[in-house]
Amino acid sequence: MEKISVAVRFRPPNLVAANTSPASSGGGGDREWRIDDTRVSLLHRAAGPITGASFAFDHVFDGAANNERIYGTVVRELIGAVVGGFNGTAFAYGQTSSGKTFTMNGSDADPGIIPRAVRDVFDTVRQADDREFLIRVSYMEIYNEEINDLLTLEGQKLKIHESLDRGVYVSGLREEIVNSAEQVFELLQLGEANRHFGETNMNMRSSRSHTIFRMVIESSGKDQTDGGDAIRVSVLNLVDLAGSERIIKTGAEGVRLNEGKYINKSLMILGNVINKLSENGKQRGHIPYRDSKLTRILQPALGGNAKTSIICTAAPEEIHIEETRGTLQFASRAKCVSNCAQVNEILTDAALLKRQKLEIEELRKKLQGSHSEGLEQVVLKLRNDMHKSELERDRLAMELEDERKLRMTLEQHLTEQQKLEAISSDHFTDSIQLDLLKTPDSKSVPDGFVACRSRYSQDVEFSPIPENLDNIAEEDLWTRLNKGCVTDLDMLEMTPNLKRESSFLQEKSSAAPLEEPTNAICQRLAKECIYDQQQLEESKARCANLEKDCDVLRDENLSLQQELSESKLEADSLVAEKQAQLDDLRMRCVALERDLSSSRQEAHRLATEKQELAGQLGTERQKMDELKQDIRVICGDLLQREGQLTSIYTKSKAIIESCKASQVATLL
Ligand SMILES: Nc1ncnc2c1ncn2[C@@H]1O[C@H](COP(=O)(O)OP(=O)(O)OP(=O)(O)O)[C@@H](O)[C@H]1O
Repeated sequence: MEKISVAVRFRPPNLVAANTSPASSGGGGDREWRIDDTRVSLLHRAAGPITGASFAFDHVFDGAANNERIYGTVVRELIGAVVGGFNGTAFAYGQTSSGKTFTMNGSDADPGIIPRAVRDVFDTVRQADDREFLIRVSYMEIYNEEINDLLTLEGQKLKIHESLDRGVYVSGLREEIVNSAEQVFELLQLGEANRHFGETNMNMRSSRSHTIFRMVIESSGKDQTDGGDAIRVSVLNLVDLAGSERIIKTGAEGVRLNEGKYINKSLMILGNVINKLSENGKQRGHIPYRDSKLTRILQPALGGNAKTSIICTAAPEEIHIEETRGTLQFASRAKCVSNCAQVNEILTDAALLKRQKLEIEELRKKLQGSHSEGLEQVVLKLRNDMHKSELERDRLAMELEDERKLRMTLEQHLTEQQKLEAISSDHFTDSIQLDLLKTPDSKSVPDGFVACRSRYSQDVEFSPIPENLDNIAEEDLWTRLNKGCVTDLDMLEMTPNLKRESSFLQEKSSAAPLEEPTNAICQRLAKECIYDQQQLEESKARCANLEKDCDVLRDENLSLQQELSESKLEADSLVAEKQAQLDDLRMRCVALERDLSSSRQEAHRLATEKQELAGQLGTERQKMDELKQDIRVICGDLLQREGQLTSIYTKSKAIIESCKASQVATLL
């Protein structure tokens, strides 16, 4: 998308006042326009800038700017693009007598946009020596909402049509093929003579119609081998609009008044189209191109496939401030309009075939290369993620299982302790009863000890576990011990260090529980019981957390699996789609190749036929030459015979004459 380029040009002041009636003269008022490079603002001479009357554009020119500068800044680039295959339009818009025709046509001393553009087109074409060009021109006007051909007097009231391949076009419009700028200038002169001008109070030579000068530029590459057999067709429109006018100022009546009404109406529709196009896309709605012939013909230039430059002309005099403000508002809205220009190419069969082959190649590469690799990578990554989460799930499940076991052990332990508490509260003093305090393991082995108690006991002598056990036993075993499992000491005795410690501890602890008073045992057991309960709660909480983690992981796993199958489906459908495209292109390619080979065969057959005919022609020519020779010989014979006959006739005549004479003599 590309914004329309908008420039504003102020003509020098008081030009018209000097030429025409006093109605249009400015006079020294108290307001004036201040012109900078890209901004124009209305000032109160005494009070400074007037709010809401400042406008910014791509370019702003004051009365000192000549046509050369306007063309160089606003249009030259556009011409380059048009020769390169883009559509282009430049038009002048503004109130009557503000300098539109002067800007587009110019004068002998300072030619305007049209003659400069024509020269530039031919210069640029000459420089592009790798292409061949065909240029056609036409010149039309829209007068009182009717289209006239300015290059011929017959082409009046032409109609607008629309077709798929030509778009919007004026049927019956004369198009001249041209080879030089001079040829175009002659046609322009003819067109100017046919154009409608009229005198008003504002302008001695006021355009009473909108004129559209059009150049159609076709080009093709000279080197046809490198896919260059595409033909570019671009259209350049150079438009000089009629100016909006206030009847009170122009003093128009009769024919002029009628013309003025048509001019104002079509300019209003142009304004509506620009307004609509300048609105935000969603609110825009219907664009009323069809409301006037001007907007219909200029449709591609207004929000369509063209590069467009608008030169808004304005009068600097204070008397025209309202009209100038209107022009600047139109220009501001036009600045918001975007076009979408692209090179216009028509493909020949061979170019189409070549392009399609390239497209097939690209598609094939995409399929085999980056795209499928990318998809495979995504699938691989998803698989990896899934595998990781499965491992994590297994690990958590194992942890959960451990926790469950631990909880069960703790619960069992707690039950035992509660039982012990109950017994101690009944003040068991009997040493046999006291045996109940021991674990089944310790019971089976008299004077054995309960390793699990050691961690909770304040008394280090009760601990059967050495502090540096982690370097002689497994981590898992250490954990189990510390969490209060009843330890099988035979296991600990598997390592030499431990063996030594355990024998030491055995000595110590074998007597200790028996020496402890029952109350102390009860207190200690109560404490242990509380601690165990806490442990149990913590373990439950951990268990719940692990279960939650497990659920989350399961969900994650599920969603990953879903994602995986979705992306597989997507990849499959993409591959199928690309395959279908590829098949389609292949079929088209085959059909085109078939067409090409049959046209080649046809061309070959025609060439052979031509050769045969040429042979026959040669034989016929030879026969003809021989016949001519015969005729020449016969003619010579005939001439000879004619001479002989003539001499015989003369001789006979002489003989007859002499006979007649001798007869006469005889008779006498
Ligand atoms: N920049 C300029 N420099 C010198 N003369 C100018 C300039 N602009 C306009 N003029 C002169 O002002 C007069 C009116 O200009 P022109 O005919 O171009 O106006 P217009 O906008 O085409 O008017 P209309 O809409 O009535 O056809 C002409 O005599 C023209 O030569």
